[in-house]
Amino acid sequence: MLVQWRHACLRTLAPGNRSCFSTSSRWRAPKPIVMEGFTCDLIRNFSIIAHIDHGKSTLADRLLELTGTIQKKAVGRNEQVLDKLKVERERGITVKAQTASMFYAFCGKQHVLNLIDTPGHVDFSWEVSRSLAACQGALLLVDASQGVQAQTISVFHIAQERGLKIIPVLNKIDLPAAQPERITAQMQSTFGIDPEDIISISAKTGQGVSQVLQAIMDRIPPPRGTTERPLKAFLFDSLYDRYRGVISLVAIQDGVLKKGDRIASCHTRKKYEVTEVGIMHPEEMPVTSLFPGQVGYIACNMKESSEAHIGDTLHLAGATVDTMPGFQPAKAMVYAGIFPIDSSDFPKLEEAIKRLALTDRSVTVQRESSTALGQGCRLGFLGTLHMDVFRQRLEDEHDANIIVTAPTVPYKIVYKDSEVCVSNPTEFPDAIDVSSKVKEVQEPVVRASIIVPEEYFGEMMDLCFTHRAVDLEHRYLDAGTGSSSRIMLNCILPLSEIVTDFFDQLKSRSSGFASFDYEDAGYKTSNLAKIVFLLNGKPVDALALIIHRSKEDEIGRLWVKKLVKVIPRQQFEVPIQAAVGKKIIARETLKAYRADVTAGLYGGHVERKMKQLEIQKEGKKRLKRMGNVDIPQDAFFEIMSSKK
Ligand SMILES: Nc1nc2c(ncn2[C@@H]2O[C@H](COP(=O)(O)OP(=O)(O)OP(=O)(O)O)[C@@H](O)[C@H]2O)c(=O)[nH]1
Repeated sequence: MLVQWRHACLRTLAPGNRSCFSTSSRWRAPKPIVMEGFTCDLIRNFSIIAHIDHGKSTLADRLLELTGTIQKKAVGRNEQVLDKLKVERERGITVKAQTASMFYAFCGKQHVLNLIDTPGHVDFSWEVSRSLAACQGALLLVDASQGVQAQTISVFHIAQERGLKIIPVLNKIDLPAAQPERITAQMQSTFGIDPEDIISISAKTGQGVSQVLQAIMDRIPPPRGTTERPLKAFLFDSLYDRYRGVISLVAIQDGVLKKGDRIASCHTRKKYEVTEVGIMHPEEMPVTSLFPGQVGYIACNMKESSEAHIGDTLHLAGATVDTMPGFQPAKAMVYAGIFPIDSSDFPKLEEAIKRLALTDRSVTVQRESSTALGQGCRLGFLGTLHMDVFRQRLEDEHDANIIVTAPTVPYKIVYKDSEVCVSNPTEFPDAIDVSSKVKEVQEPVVRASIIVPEEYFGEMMDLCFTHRAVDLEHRYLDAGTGSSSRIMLNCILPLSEIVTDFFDQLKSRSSGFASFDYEDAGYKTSNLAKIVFLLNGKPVDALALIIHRSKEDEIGRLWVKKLVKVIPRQQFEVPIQAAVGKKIIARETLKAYRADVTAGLYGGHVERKMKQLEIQKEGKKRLKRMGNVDIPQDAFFEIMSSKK
């Protein structure tokens, strides 16, 4: 904390705010910034939206530098200031939206610009939509060499639906492969954007970025709000601090919010005392109060992150205000069990999962126990990248040694007069027939869009068909612009098909040129079955899978092959089988290892030799009888982590 403040204090502050360092350079607590003078007309709240890797975080850095919020980086340093997590820096992706307030002198007046950097990957679109709720404008960034991609389209629509002023920006014009005219035409034909409105920049070199600042000031409307009305603050994100509890990010609609205020939540009706108010500059920086149109953070002794309900309206305790429209809660698309490699580590693991879930509000957590893997948790994620990022964060930030089970999507089992949602294969009926009283089984489907150069169209169609796509349609994106065209392919895909290898195949079969986006499209009746894997005749619960019946043989064979490779040989032969209901659909045999129990016995001691063999046989029998196949926990780790 101290380091952060020190760091923040070195930066240019608002007028009237003195540095917190005296000439003797002894550190003093920073003097809170006074935000009172920043009336709505001096504020701009905006976000940067784009397809993954089109340069959002890089542009955010340039804007922070240009406004003097951070020092200019040494050439060649590529680390992005707002990508704070280790996983973000290693993978070069943004997974968590970040807020940064900048002070900027424009037309002789000091302004405050609140920037919200959003993630680009489809798994994190929930972060994007809630970030946009605190903005009046958005910079729509398009890579000048890659052009409009699948997420460019989805984020454009989210921003448009929210009525935001969109500033189109063509980035990476420094690249030799940049085709500014062609991509401009694409933006015009796809979004109806006037080419005159597009600003061409290189976020990397800084070329054109000052025009972006100018456009933010000129084109984005200031927020509207007044101090005349009672306090109304919109809660759009939350963080967790182990000392101060939940930190909520808020956009002030009306009224004033200051330290010591008693506030209440419209959602939970709970009351709190505000212990700290500040802005992200981009680190936390205390302020005296927050005024209408401003964006900042508050600490108010919230202990549980569930108390900070995203989309909530906060108001002064005792006052009545209208609730602002909130958000749809994040919907888990993919579930997986997480177990410790060493079962005695479960309490530590559970604690780590809970802590991490406090900083990632879109994860759902439930306890789960498995006969094979012991005690663990079943977690719900927004997609497989989200799941992988969470796993990496558990390992990086909490030193966890874990096994993650195969991902599964939430299926619906429809009975005569009820419906059950199943997110764990063990809960899926063994057989779907009259005896099980199941009327039908439904699986979640998504509306998918793929954008790909024309020459890969055939490959993409094939990919979609092999993944059970229906309702395929396509259209040309750059019709009439000459050169090679790009096609947008839309279809309905079962969600379970895209949580396996779909994305890898999409990339490899299009040489990396295809981009992909999807949105929830409800449920569809499907012909599904549960595959159970039996070791020595005993089912192993952690390995159960739900699959489409057209794939049961293929998957059954694939997994038994995988299992026979990783399970260590036992003293006896172990049949490894895949079964659907009572039917065995695949089998491999794990050969016994023959321990030479008679080694060291020399000729003549036949009786002793026979006795040893008898004992060994008895041992084999006992193990067999108990169905006790020894599988070390790390064999599960190998099974789960091997893709094929
Ligand atoms: N040549 C060139 N490279 C750029 C430019 N802007 C960004 N890049 C590079 O493009 C890559 C992706 O940039 P980011 O800023 O991380 O992209 P992003 O949109 O924030 O990515 P996500 O947060 O993962 O969606 C990085 O390697 C940047 O250095 C540019 O103007 N020119």
